[in-house]
Amino acid sequence: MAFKFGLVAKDLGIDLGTANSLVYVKGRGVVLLEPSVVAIRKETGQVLAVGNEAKQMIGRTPGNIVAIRPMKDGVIADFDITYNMLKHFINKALGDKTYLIKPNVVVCVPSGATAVEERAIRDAALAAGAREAYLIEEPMAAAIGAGLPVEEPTGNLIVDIGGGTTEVAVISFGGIVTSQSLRIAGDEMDEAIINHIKKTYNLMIGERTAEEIKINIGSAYPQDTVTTYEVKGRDLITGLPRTIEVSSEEIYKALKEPVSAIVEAIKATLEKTPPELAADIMDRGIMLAGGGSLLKGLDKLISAETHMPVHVAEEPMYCVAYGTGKALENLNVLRNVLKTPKKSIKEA
Ligand SMILES: Nc1ncnc2c1ncn2[C@@H]1O[C@H](COP(=O)(O)OP(=O)(O)OP(=O)(O)O)[C@@H](O)[C@H]1O
Repeated sequence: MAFKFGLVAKDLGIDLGTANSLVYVKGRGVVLLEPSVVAIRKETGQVLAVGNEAKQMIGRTPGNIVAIRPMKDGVIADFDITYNMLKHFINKALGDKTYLIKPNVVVCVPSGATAVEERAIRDAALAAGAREAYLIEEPMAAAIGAGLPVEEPTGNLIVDIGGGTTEVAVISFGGIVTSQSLRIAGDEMDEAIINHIKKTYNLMIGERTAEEIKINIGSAYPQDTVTTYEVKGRDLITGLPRTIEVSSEEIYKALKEPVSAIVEAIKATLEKTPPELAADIMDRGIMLAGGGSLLKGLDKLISAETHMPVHVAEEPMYCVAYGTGKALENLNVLRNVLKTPKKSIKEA
């Protein structure tokens, strides 16, 4: 018989992302990486699937079932669905047991989140079973996860490019000195590809296809060799399925707008950086994290535009989760990098 009860639950670090959620279990590392998607029955609101299973349903569901991404632009767009998703991930990470002592949870929030958005995330974590929910700003978690010495009095520039948000932050001495949170990241790149294909070929493609094109042949810097990719979609005039071939060159051009917005945000942050810290960054370079930093040639472009060395973190999609994990493992040491938990909506 399965052992259904436990005494003390292991503490958790959660990267609740727009595109993906990751859960870090204290002492074990990242145990879960699943898309932040929930499938629900429209009429009743009943949750049918969460994560991988729900992502398979995007664009393929009958009218009465909708696949929702409850985190939009990095913040909670739908509280109840986010709560359900968090609960599912927490239970899955802890092995579906009931615990007498619940886990402490560190959840990341975008640096641009409002107090209301922060409370919503904290409340969702508490409602989903956390004993205490600590918040950590996403760029701080990404910097810790990428191995930057955030506690030292030296300038570090981290750029975390996720699905919904790009976070650019200068960190020194355990605090964020200046930062910018841009609601342009991987999703906007996918959208730019959808629009390009619609305009050029009168062909409608879905989000998943656009993401596949981006990952396979997308780039932020002109590539030496041109590659092509076969794309299936729906012809907007005949309404029938049609296959076309797109080239890496045209996708590079289609991605220029969102990519430029990210580069401009980095430049604007550098302009606001105090000179001593800017000099440190000049020496150490800019660190890129988040799945969006895997776009081919992005590091090269940022380096060319800022005249600074640029490094991509080792496992960019895991950085925030590793950072929340390290904060958990060293709660006492890293307490000053955590945000003071604000009162929940119910307590306020
Ligand atoms: N090889 C790749 N090339 C380009 N983009 C990629 C690649 N791999 C993943 N991505 C993109 O990275 C994004 C997801 O990154 P990540 O998981 O870090 O985001 P998130 O944490 O869920 O989002 P956010 O930080 O906005 O909440 C998606 O837009 C995905 O398409």
